[in-house]
Amino acid sequence: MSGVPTIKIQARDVRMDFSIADDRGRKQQISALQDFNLDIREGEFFTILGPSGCGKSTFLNVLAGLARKTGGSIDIDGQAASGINRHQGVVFQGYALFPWRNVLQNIEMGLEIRHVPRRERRQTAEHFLHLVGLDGFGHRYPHELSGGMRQRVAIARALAYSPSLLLMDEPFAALDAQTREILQSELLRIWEQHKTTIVFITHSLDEAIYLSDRMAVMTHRPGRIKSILEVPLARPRPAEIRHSPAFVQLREQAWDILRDEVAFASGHRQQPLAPITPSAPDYSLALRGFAL
Ligand SMILES: Nc1ncnc2c1ncn2[C@@H]1O[C@H](COP(=O)(O)OP(=O)(O)OP(=O)(O)O)[C@@H](O)[C@H]1O
Repeated sequence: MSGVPTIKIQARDVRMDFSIADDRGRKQQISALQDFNLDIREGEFFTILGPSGCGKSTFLNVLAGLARKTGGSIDIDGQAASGINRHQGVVFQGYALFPWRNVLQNIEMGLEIRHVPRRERRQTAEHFLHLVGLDGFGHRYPHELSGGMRQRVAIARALAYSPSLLLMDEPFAALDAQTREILQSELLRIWEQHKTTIVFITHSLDEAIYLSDRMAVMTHRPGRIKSILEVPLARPRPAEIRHSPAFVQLREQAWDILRDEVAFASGHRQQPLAPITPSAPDYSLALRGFAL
């Protein structure tokens, strides 16, 4: 066979409208996604960037089967996606661990639902506990863990039942910078072993570049794909790659595509935007919450 990549996810003309009530209680339609077209390849690490409120989570929720789209089609592995798919794992920003279950029991959740026998469940959970660097913490409860540890558990839980597709919605957003970098490296290390297809949402250009094979930039709402950038950085990627000229150039390129969308979404369009200067990543005014 030639080197043509297999398409894992194909989204065509996806539309998502929401009905909301305005200040006076009158019904209004808002369009979150329109003309949304995207192909994601089997085994790739694919990141979606876009201004706040442009529809990133909406797309991920539709993909996860957690929300029903208004129009268009989404195929996963060549089949129309409908409802919650047992072959995919989802990791959200807020960890979503069960507080009454210890770490191992949390990781075993998906396997229990699949009726995997107890012994095998425990072995798999311990394997992933080890992979995310939490040996010895299996009998702790979520409230006894730091935010970074809880997020590791959430990742282990999602990976434990070998999803062929992992959907991650800003999974590291709530973490401090160091923990975030460590978990990014660990996620890459695990992904390089398992080669699950990952669709990852982030507000951080650096995170997107460091992790991805390709990254998509969305327009402001109603969101659609504005541009897709290849990230041709060699793997495995050491942490210092973030300072390489190729990395910095990619960041500038992505920011050039993103900045108008962020400015529009933030209502800052008429104001001058801060220039790209990698040594002084202080675009907070124009970015409104965008982390670089
Ligand atoms: N259940 C819902 N009901 C009504 N409106 C919704 C619903 N979910 C999302 N929206 C609206 O759809 C738009 C897209 O929201 P979404 O959460 O997908 O954006 P996002 O790009 O993920 O934003 P952020 O980066 O801030 O997380 C927003 O205007 C949001 O208010």
